[in-house]
Amino acid sequence: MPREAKPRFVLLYGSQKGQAQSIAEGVAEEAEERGLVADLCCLDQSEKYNLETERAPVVFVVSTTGDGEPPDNALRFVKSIKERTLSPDHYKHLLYALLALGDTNYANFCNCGKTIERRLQQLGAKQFYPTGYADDGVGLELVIDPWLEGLWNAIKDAVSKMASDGNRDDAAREIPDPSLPDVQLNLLSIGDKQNREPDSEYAPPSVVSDARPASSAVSAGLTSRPTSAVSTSTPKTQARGEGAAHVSLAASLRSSLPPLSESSLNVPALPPPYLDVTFRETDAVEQAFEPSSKETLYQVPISKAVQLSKGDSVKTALLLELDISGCPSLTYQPGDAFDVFCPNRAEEVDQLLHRLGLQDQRNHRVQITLREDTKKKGAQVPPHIPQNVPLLFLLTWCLEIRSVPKKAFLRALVEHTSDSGQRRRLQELCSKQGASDYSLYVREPSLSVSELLAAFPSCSPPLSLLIELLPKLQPRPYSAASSRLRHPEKLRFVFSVVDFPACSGRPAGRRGLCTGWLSDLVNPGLALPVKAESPGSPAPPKIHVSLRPNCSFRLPPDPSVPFIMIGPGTGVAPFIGFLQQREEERTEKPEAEFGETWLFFGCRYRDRDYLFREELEHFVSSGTLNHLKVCFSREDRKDEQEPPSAAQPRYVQHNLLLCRQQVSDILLRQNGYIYVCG
Ligand SMILES: Cc1cc2nc3c(=O)[nH]c(=O)nc-3n(C[C@H](O)[C@H](O)[C@H](O)COP(=O)(O)O)c2cc1C
Repeated sequence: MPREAKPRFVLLYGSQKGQAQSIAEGVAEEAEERGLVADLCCLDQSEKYNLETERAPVVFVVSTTGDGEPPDNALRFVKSIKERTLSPDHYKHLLYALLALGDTNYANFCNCGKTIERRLQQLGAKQFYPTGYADDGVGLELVIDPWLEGLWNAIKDAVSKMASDGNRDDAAREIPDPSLPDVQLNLLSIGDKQNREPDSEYAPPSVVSDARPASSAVSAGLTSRPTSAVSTSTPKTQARGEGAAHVSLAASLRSSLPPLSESSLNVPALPPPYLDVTFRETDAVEQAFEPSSKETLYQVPISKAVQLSKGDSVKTALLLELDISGCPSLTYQPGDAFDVFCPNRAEEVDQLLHRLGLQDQRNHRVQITLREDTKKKGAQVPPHIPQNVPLLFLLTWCLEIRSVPKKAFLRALVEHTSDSGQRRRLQELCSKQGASDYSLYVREPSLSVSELLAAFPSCSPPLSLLIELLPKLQPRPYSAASSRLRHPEKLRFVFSVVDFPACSGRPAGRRGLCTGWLSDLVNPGLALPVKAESPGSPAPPKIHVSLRPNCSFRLPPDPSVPFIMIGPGTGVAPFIGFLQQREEERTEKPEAEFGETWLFFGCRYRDRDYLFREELEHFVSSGTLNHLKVCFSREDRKDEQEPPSAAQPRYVQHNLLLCRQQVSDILLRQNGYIYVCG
């Protein structure tokens, strides 16, 4: 290697919601400061990298989504390396390191990272640095920070080994290099542990490089590594001190029972604070602030709203129609989705302002800077937080205040809680020992940050902590339920209003953020259809949307190919778009050959939530839909004692079983398509 050439490595990411991407971008940036060159690409940009011939070390940063699946932009890569025809030495020349992001609250922890790693190894690639398995359930940084610390030397080592040593296999076998920092050995144990216990809740990484037994919770907590856990042992008397008011016979969000209430706790490391927030009063005339996005945003009026469900024993399903005539570039296809940008509820923002003691600063501009004394590595102001916007806007449009508090957040709240009983309970909820209480009282009921704060009145976190630890308020995606061929300049979608029932910590039930907001906007059944033009009538409500094209969910390009659609409940939405499109195409080209179409649809009751009944029956009578198989899961059946089966279909799978021969014929013999939504 010429002396002046900077060592180069390839940096590939697969990311669903942007965390893996922004971590990879951070790695690329820091690489430069470390005298390295990173070739950063998304796994989907296969034209930009070539692992078949790559002679530089490769670093992967990949998250997991769905039920253990790769992110959309890693799907093709994962499929390609799973190809059975690849020989066991296909990647013999490759040296790789991998950072897997996941969440132990999901069953298949870091499954995408593990799948990639397994296949790379089966194909002969060698690891040059131990894999990090970062857990979003407790705070990704607990693993990422130490992982990054050791990465740079490992890359430099790998580069020089590859350059100087023709025999890369031997070089790879020598690692991990014992001269590398201690942290790498610790990371090995994190990986090993996670591999063995994918479902385990946060456990402080056991230390293999020192003599302490890994099973000892207390000793593991006393290591000096940045990821170490703090062991807090609260004597019974203290637990029952100021917190006694909360102790009841039943456990709840606010109180626990023995053995948890009496046990020593392993709690995650305190996330280091890294932001300073200041306020600036402003007399300037307020400009209107609007949500922002990397994608093109459209502000569109709601032109129609229809309640599709009837009666109150089912979820309320609504159809909304957007007038997109003012947005010529919003050219969606059936199968595409789009994002709806919704604000946090005004009452909840207000409550939070009061809780933070900031009601008088609601219109002040917020300025955010990095703390000079922060111990957080690579700290940066979160990219989703705009500078210099009014506090009210920040809490309304930028932070997910309904998000389920992560364990790292609970841990941080402990430091801002004055009542010792409440402190203890927060420690329990984020501890390894309190994992099942966390699931029961926080994660499963989807408790929100505001609800948590209401349950712990002595907790007063600073605004900076919320900005550091709460995620970005995400837009909500919905599938288009229309075709532009049928409804030019309109975009329809369907949703059920989500309900979160009352629970410990939530005295009254509440509705989903976006579905509740949309349903309030249209006041279903009353203001429908909304007409802007009629004099005196109020202007129709407008919402912000952006398009989410879904190229892998489109009608077959060859219309003669048969296809099967499976869409229970509101999962039927994209198929209404498919069928509208197909019907228009049949009218346009009556002589063309069109393949058979099947729809497996399911709802609870024929008379209450058989969504799109008339439209579906119309598609059948027009010949657009050849087979409509609907089942009703809550209707009385002939013989209630009999378990549901193909003979007595209750769910879509029972009808699929009944039609198994035709279904397999379409898929296997006729190369048909199958679509599932919902
Ligand atoms: C809808 C959804 C599904 C997820 N499924 C899994 C999963 O099955 N296994 C896992 O370990 N993590 C899962 N996660 C957690 C993510 O992998 C984790 O939050 C990661 O940091 C997200 O990174 P990204 O923004 O780059 O996609 C899921 C997250 C979401 C939002």
